[in-house]
Amino acid sequence: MSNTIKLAVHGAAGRMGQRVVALAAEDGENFTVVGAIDHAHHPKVGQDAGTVAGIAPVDASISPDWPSDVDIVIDFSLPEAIDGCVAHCVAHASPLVVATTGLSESQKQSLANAAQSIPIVWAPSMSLAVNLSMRMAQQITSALRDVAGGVDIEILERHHRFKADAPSGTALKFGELIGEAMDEAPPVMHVHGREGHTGQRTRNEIGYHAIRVGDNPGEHTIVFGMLGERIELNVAASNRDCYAAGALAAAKWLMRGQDGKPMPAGLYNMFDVLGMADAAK
Ligand SMILES: NC(=O)C1=CN([C@@H]2O[C@H](COP(=O)(O)OP(=O)(O)OC[C@H]3O[C@@H](n4cnc5c(N)ncnc54)[C@H](OP(=O)(O)O)[C@@H]3O)[C@@H](O)[C@H]2O)C=CC1
Ligand SMILES: O=C(O)C1=N[C@H](C(=O)O)C[C@H](O)C1
Repeated sequence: MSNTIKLAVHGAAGRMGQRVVALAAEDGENFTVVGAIDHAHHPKVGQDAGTVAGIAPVDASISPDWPSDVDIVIDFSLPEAIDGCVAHCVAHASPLVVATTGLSESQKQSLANAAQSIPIVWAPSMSLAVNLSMRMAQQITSALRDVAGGVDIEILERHHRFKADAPSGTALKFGELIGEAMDEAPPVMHVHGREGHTGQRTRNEIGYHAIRVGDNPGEHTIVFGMLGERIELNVAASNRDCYAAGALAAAKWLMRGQDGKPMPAGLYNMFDVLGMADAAK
């Protein structure tokens, strides 16, 4: 316990919060779960977070109250819950990992403001495979920029039926990065689904399609369609542990950096955590 990172999980009773609690407890060398925050009316309030996550008790109950002695916070909650979490972290100088998607523009600005005083990792996907695929998508886009006949890029995302936001934060990030690599004039248009008499597809659009099916923990397919052939870049989670493990890696990185020293205040992403910030685009 003495050398472990004291972790509070925000949204601890949710699908992702439970997996973060479970993986943190398994990795007892690095983490101790000291806080498991959820809203006051959650039916699991008062129950041990480990029990809720399907593992042995971790000696931290699901609670709306923040414990006093916390090293770092990992958030997997909802956009409506994030403001309170960020305010708490700023007030208590706690480093923060934000994984919640569907944030408004003003919430993104609040994160940037908060990052002036605390270190924050914020990313729509904590998965190694997804972040690597984002870099690959940028490279493919650049390589095909001048292909004869042009290339049409569409982003398909599939998630479980319970997901509250669409398209996924990850799909939007893929689109943002691909848009930068397209470097189009006129500027890239982001087209969400198609219906009716849409007319021919233009060269400077990126299409997004959100599929909601069963218990899919997250899958993204980037289609690069040319005249005569196509590339499909597919990245799919088998379960939620890729995201939970990524969030814990981000927390460890904020606390210990590359050289054992805590990271200074700033807004970081998973490319920073994974050492891919300068990867060729
Ligand atoms: N960046 C990444 O790698 C990933 C990001 N995500 C994102 O993480 C978020 C959570 O996903 P998921 O775990 O599936 O969702 P869940 O709905 O299962 O979990 C969210 C939890 O937060 C709780 N909550 C609601 N309001 C508050 C509040 N005011 N304070 C504290 N907790 C609150 C919810 O309670 P209740 O159920 O009662 O609403 C629930 O327990 C989503 O935005 C999702 O898109 C998901 C996976 C990976
Ligand atoms: O809600 C989810 O489940 C997921 N949300 C994230 C997103 O919106 O990109 C990441 C992952 O795909 C799972």
